[in-house]
Amino acid sequence: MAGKDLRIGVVGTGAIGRTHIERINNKLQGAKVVACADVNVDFGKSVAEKYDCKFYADGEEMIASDDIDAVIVTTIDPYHEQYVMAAIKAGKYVFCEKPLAPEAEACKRIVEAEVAGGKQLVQVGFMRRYDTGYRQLKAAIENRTYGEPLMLHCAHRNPAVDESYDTPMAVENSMIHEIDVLRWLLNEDYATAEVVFAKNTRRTHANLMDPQIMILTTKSGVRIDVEAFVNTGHCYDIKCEVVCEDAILNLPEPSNIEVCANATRGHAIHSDWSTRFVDAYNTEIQEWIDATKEGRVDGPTAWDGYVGQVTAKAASKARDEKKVVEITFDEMPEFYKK
Ligand SMILES: NC(=O)C1=CN([C@@H]2O[C@H](COP(=O)(O)OP(=O)(O)OC[C@H]3O[C@@H](n4cnc5c(N)ncnc54)[C@H](O)[C@@H]3O)[C@@H](O)[C@H]2O)C=CC1
Ligand SMILES: O=C1[C@H](O)[C@H](O)[C@@H](O)[C@H](O)[C@H]1O
Repeated sequence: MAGKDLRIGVVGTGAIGRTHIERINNKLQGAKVVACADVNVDFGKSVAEKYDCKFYADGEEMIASDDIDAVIVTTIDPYHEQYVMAAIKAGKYVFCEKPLAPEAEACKRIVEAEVAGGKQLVQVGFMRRYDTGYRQLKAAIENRTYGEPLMLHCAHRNPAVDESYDTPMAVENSMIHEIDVLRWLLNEDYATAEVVFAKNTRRTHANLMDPQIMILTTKSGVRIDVEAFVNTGHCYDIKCEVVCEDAILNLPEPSNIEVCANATRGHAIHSDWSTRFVDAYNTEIQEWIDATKEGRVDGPTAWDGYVGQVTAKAASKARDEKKVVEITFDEMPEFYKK
């Protein structure tokens, strides 16, 4: 497959599905989205027409087609398992947006199916690992340049979420990013989880406590707090401060010009994930295309997706039972050991 374009089928032509189709067909190298599928047939057909690809109302039919080499799953969370399993059954590489599945048990079923098939095929869309700022933090921590990491103070802020976004999603859909990237940064697993609430913002709705604070500890004792505030009303703001023995390390802010006008001085900040991490998404998908064409999975695996969701479930249990919860999961299968 090295010289030919990777023929990709995308299931889910919503917000991020369209950004991935756009970047693959108009920016990145070595692949083309040749088909897409969505249960919203009319809208899906309009996306297929815009990007000159074939439309399927049935995503599994598309995945099984001989015209597709690899799959991208960008449906809403509850349907990830269905399409990832279909790709594994078809023996095709599959990039599944985070989370791998909302339930840890579903993630485990995917892991078991992949191991049974004997070949790693699944990558999960934890794109912060591809952000240059997080990669700088990882290098500084890995080298112990500034001593041992002791504490992390993080924030995950959205401008707004819709009524379908409920209290568990703050952990299981949003802070799953921190759960994965901080485990990757520190290169160790978690030991305990806790979730507490702040004073509710007036901007939230009946089914969402907002803000929330998730507190994790790692097996070596690093203590992490992550604020999720998903109705800030204006900004998409991601913070990560690493307190080391000899220095404080901060995730760099994306650079924008400083504007001095109307007796004020300042610079624009992001209001959406698609712009804040655009370079990370491009790097993530390009590296996935390149690795897939060479028959490898280099990025976050189904096992990373499983560990992330077990941790998220423990945090949700801690929130609901108002206590600190121990985090336990199975031993990593040899299949996933690099
Ligand atoms: N990596 C990241 O930073 C981000 C990841 N995501 C993830 O991407 C996924 C999609 O999120 P959005 O694009 O924001 O959602 P969205 O709601 O904009 O799009 C989801 C699409 O899936 C379609 N769909 C729903 N059920 C389906 C089914 N059974 N079969 C086929 N299509 C189906 C819907 O019709 C819709 O077009 C989610 O899992 C989300 O967690 C979303 C935003 C950012
Ligand atoms: O993955 C994403 C986005 O990247 C945002 O950071 C989250 O807040 C959102 O809930 C989720 O879909």
